[in-house]
Amino acid sequence: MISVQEALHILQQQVVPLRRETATLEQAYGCYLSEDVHAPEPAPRFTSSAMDGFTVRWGDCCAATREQPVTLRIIGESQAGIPFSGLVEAGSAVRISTGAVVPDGADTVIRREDTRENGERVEILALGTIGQDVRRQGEEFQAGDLLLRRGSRLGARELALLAAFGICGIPVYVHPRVSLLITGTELARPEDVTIKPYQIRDSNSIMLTSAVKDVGAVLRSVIHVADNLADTIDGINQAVAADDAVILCSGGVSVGQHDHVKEAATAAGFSQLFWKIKQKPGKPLLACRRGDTLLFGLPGNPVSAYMCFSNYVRPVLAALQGTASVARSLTACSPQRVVNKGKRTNFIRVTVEERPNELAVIREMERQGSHMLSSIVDADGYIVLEPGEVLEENGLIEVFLF
Ligand SMILES: Nc1nc2c(c(=O)[nH]1)N[C@H]1C(S)=C(S)[C@@H](COP(=O)(O)OP(=O)(O)OC[C@H]3O[C@@H](n4cnc5c(N)ncnc54)[C@H](O)[C@@H]3O)O[C@H]1N2
Ligand code: MOO
Repeated sequence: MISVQEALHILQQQVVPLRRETATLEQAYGCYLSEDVHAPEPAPRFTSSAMDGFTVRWGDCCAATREQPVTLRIIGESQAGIPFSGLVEAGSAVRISTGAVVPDGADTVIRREDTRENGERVEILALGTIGQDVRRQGEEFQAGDLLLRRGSRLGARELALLAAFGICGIPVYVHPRVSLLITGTELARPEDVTIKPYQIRDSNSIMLTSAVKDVGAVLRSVIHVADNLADTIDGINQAVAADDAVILCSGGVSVGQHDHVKEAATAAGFSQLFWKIKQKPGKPLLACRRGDTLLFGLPGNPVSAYMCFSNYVRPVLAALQGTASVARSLTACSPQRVVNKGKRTNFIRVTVEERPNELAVIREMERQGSHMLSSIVDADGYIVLEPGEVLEENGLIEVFLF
């Protein structure tokens, strides 16, 4: 049995070439950038007004007050999408709307509220500084400036920035493809109303399907097999043939006579990276590699499967998309003393109460059984305690959030 650190180290050493592609704006949602992206043009694209009102030459009306307004001649309009083509000469003003081009000659915008219109003339009632309410070309970005770094996750805000620059062919890492192999003769589908008293419902399929999607990977197929060596080998071979980046097996990875995943992986040409980690839950986790495909044998117990996914598979799926991690951790305080009395590193599920301007508070879940889904559903994350380690009352510890 190896330690948690050794297992993580072995996985970090797995250099698998990252696949890249060019995505459209719609396809790129949730992807990670595979290159830095620079501004192809300045932003704003042109000098425009930030307000509805009039654009003027500051020198004409800098002395204007409500008591002694300055009157200017209205010579036209600059509308968003319909610019004014003339020149703003001394003594004149152009009506302007928010986002419209500031015409040549003008340098300042006066809000409509600070003017009084009178036919073809406008009285300027107040004026602040030169250049007020003008959005200058290139004030946010110059052509060539860095917009987004490689590894940035593309969500609503980032995609808006790319769209604003007309960047529609986006260099991204390909979402890794994953297939699931669910083993277990005792399993019934959740919707099966004829479930026998000695069967259990397959909850790992939907749990792992959803967890894979959460990380931004693509689930390609789910295969169900009974605890049978030939079918397990066949299931693994099907996933290999489809060139999936990761194969996740559920169950059949311990030492029972009906546990076939380890032998099946070897028969399908995989080499073992490790099997069995000194941890609770998830002791019998198996990791193998064949070419650029990684195979994980997750323990069948639902909590063990989920904890192994969170701690080992999720970082791998993140790394395959060019990002370090997709999980969040924080430092929290425990009002209770927590002890690991066992002989294995313990992933203790906890609730986390986050408080404004104070440290978060954790509480150990009472139920920690690896068959008890409530231990992950009602918890917010987990802490890691080594054998014999004590977290003292009011002690601080890092919590890994689900
Ligand atoms: N003699 C030993 N027995 C066991 C050991 C050991 O060291 N020596 N390790 C135990 C530990 S720890 C774990 S964890 C389990 C892992 O066993 P397997 O990976 O072989 O999983 P199964 O035996 O197939 O199933 C275990 C458990 O989980 C239920 N299960 C399986 N698949 C699903 C599913 N898709 N959805 C919901 N529940 C599932 C299954 O019915 C069993 O109850 O081994 C211990 N044994
Ligand atoms: O390690 Mo197993 O995951 O305790 O139940």
